[in-house]
Amino acid sequence: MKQIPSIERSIAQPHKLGELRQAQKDWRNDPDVLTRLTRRLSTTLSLETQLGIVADELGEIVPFDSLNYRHRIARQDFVFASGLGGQHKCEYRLNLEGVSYGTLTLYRRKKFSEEELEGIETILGVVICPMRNACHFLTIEQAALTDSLTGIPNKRALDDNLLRASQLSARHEESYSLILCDLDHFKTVNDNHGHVVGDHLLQQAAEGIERALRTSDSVYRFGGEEFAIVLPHTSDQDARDVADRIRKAIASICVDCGDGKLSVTASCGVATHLGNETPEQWLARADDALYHAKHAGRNRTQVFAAIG
Ligand SMILES: Nc1nc2c(ncn2[C@@H]2O[C@H](COP(=O)(O)OP(=O)(O)OP(=O)(O)O)[C@@H](O)[C@H]2O)c(=O)[nH]1
Repeated sequence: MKQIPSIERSIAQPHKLGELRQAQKDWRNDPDVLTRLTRRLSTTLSLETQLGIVADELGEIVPFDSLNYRHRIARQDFVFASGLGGQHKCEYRLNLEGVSYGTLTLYRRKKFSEEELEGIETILGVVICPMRNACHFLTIEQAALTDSLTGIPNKRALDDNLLRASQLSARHEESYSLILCDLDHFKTVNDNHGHVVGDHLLQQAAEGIERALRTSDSVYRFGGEEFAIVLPHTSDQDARDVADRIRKAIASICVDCGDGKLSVTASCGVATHLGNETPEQWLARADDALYHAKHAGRNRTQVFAAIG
């Protein structure tokens, strides 16, 4: 005969259920400050929102003029600031199990008392765990938008920015230009010198492009040996100049690969956003311009408007 396993149900503990009901009532009705704070923090994984909540709850207990938080997350500086001024400060390095989760500083015109400092430390002791989770979430979010080889934003990040740039360009009737930049004959680099040298060259190219841009411009790794650059407030002729500057920067890279020096050239396609064009249509025109640059012999820039 087949043995059917049975599940034994443990007997309900009436007094425990009563305690749970009471705890729920207390939790809902009149939570103490620490319960309310942890509850509010647990509703979000956004570090910015969490810091807003901390500023809000902390300010109720220990008034301050301004709060600053700074942390380096995934190669980027995360900065949060609330309020203004105050010459007295108290600064806390937030550490949990030997890992740093940033520095929080409070400023005030009036000196903080010992009792107030104790209160701030109690609050920070409670917020550190939710903040650690938010820091980890931000790290993961940024990793999903970053190319692991070059450290620059990836195709997913480009998709987000192209959509935003298309909308802004349409709304403000401003020129937004897109450059697609593709290294020439890159397969030969890999074939002749190996993937390690190829990877190094891609890293150098990403750095070279970044150096050739203004801070308002942004560069993305679009595919294998292809980069995309979004240029706000830039006409097609100005974008052509930027593309030529990028090509120059790439051509000046010189990699020592033991058996000689190696350098590469690049081809660029430029397209300036048109009226109600979708990001896909915009990208397709830049790709078309790049195709023409390759077809015309490589190591050159082609602007879409000039194709005819
Ligand atoms: N080392 C390295 N190579 C890559 C990476 N991604 C793509 N590639 C290589 O890039 C090369 C691209 O080759 P193709 O598409 O034929 O283009 P190409 O040789 O550059 O020729 P043109 O673009 O026509 O000038 C392939 O050999 C890919 O393997 C990468 O992350 N690292």
